[in-house]
Amino acid sequence: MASNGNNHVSTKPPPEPSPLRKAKFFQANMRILVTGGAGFIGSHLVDKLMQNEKNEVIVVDNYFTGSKDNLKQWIGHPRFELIRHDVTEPLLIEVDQIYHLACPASPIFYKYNPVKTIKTNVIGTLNMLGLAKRTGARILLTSTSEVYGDPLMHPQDETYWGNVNPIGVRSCYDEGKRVAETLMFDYHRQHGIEIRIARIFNTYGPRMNIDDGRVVSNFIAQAIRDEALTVQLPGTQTRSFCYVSDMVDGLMRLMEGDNTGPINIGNPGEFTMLELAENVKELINPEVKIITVENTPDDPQQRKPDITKAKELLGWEPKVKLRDGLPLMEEDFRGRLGISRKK
Ligand SMILES: NC(=O)c1ccc[n+]([C@@H]2O[C@H](COP(=O)([O-])OP(=O)(O)OC[C@H]3O[C@@H](n4cnc5c(N)ncnc54)[C@H](O)[C@@H]3O)[C@@H](O)[C@H]2O)c1
Ligand SMILES: O=C(O)[C@H]1O[C@H](OP(=O)(O)OP(=O)(O)OC[C@H]2O[C@@H](n3ccc(=O)[nH]c3=O)[C@H](O)[C@@H]2O)[C@H](O)[C@@H](O)[C@@H]1O
Repeated sequence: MASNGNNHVSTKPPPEPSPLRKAKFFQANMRILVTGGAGFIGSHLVDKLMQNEKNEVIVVDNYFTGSKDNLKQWIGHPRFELIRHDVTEPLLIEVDQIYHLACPASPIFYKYNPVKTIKTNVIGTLNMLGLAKRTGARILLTSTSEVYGDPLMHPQDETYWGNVNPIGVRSCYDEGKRVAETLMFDYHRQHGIEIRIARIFNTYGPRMNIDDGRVVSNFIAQAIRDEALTVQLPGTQTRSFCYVSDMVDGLMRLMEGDNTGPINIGNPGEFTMLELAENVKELINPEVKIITVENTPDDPQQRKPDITKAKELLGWEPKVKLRDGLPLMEEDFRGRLGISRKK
């Protein structure tokens, strides 16, 4: 008998293949793409999608306002993939569903490079619709209450066509999202693509960029840092704030349901910016000052979603009240800022 001169017989079992190798043979029920998944809402959506063991989740993001930090719990997971990619460039992958969120959302970021914001909304959405067409995937667009502009109808329901300045400093975002909605419906009518459109109203929660400039993140960071809360004039303008877990629930119901939308997803509790500041002061730092500062052009003066359609068609309504959501966000901001509550 041929021998290699080594008579030692190992009793050790052969090594287990690595989880990554196993993943090669894993048959997902659903491969889901989340564009903008490294951002605030996107990363919470990824957390929820990953809870289903039959889902494989792919995130593409260019990290303009998002961060790998938001996804750190999933990096290396066999059912998760993260790709640095700008949606203004075509993407060739195989997917079953697309949640298309990629777009800067805070006014300071979307105004920073308005041409890029339009390209992201128009060319980015075209590219994702092209991907949906080639793969037969269902695609959901996160549109915005800003398609109603400075609304003359209150509260806003989905039949309202809006009051948008087409040449103002916010137009890159507002008009960009309006064209994105148009593209979604044209692909639906012309190519039979399965589309879903969510019109999201102001959403807040943990993982917002600390200095992202939106009002809830500004006020919470200011209250924690003992800085005055900056209410932009007149202070009587209103917004309706939805906690991020409610938002993610609404988006997933819309994706799984039979309705194209557009459907408003937001919390109808309406607050003036002065009332929001007073709530933050009372809950987070009663010593802090509230000051008024200049506003920016075309700021919508009132906003409140009519969510009748979401209730009837999705069986959805928000659960978390503003006064319950703010402390959850405070905890996250304190952790990241390294400032604990005074005794
Ligand atoms: N948060 C809200 O109140 C709100 C309200 C209405 C609509 N929306 C919409 O929801 C989506 C997510 O908003 P968010 O609050 O999580 O914002 P966010 O800025 O935290 O997330 C956006 C993500 O998109 C990425 N991105 C931007 N441009 C990209 C590009 N060209 N290619 C690839 N990735 C790109 C960013 O890096 C970021 O990770 C956006 O489409 C926004 O318009 C948000
Ligand atoms: O919900 C939406 O559809 C849109 O809402 C926001 O846009 P906006 O409501 O202007 O968001 P903020 O920048 O948070 O401003 C809200 C209000 O707070 C005021 N504000 C903002 C910041 C601040 O420090 N103080 C302050 O009073 C603004 O003047 C404005 O009236 C989002 O940032 C958009 O991405 C989103 O699409």
